[in-house]
Amino acid sequence: MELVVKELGVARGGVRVLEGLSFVLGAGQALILRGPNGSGKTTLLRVLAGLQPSVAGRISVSRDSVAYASHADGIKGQLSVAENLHFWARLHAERDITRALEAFDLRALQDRLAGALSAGQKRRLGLARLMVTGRPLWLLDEPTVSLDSEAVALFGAAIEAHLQRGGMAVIATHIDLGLTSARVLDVTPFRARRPVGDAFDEAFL
Ligand SMILES: Nc1ncnc2c1ncn2[C@@H]1O[C@H](COP(=O)(O)OP(=O)(O)OP(=O)(O)O)[C@@H](O)[C@H]1O
Repeated sequence: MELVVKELGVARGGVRVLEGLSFVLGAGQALILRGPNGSGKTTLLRVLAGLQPSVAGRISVSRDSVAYASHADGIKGQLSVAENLHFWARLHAERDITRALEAFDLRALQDRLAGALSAGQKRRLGLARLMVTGRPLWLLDEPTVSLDSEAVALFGAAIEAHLQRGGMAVIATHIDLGLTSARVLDVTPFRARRPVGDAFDEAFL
């Protein structure tokens, strides 16, 4: 599988943010998105995830190849850690949650209610969810928020393992995840020069 992005234009709130953005990502590859605050990294990820339409260009992957982790962890506080993972696993026709529990050091917490986890533990659970989706393309928006350095290392290893299995990842992050083979794409040069839009994306904010 390959992610091909061609001459992509994206907008937020009716304002064009990025334009003319192209890249190709192959199986086993990761792309780190960089750029200052407000430069459009989140908007780009939302468009790649199919959460809002693009305003120009094309994207080769379908929505069901994508697992998206946004700023919100999306966990269910009334369910235990293991129940949360089982829920997502079942949703994606996967069965095994052991690998995800181990990868994010959640074994000792598996019976704890997710609502009673610390911010960093919640984040670890939110990221462990990616592993039980079975989806090849991980889209990650500032995934390391609240994580301590040990958890960042676990997360880096989980991404490496995903790439080894032929997966792909596009990650907006300001910190070094230690992914030696990852390419970096600075979105700054793709800032839209014509910031007028048609408010088409407003329904998707
Ligand atoms: N809900 C919204 N409604 C309207 N405009 C928005 C909304 N969210 C973001 N924007 C604007 O869209 C532009 C791109 O924002 P985006 O969140 O994609 O940037 P970013 O590179 O991810 O920033 P950061 O590094 O701060 O997370 C910014 O000018 C921002 O102010």
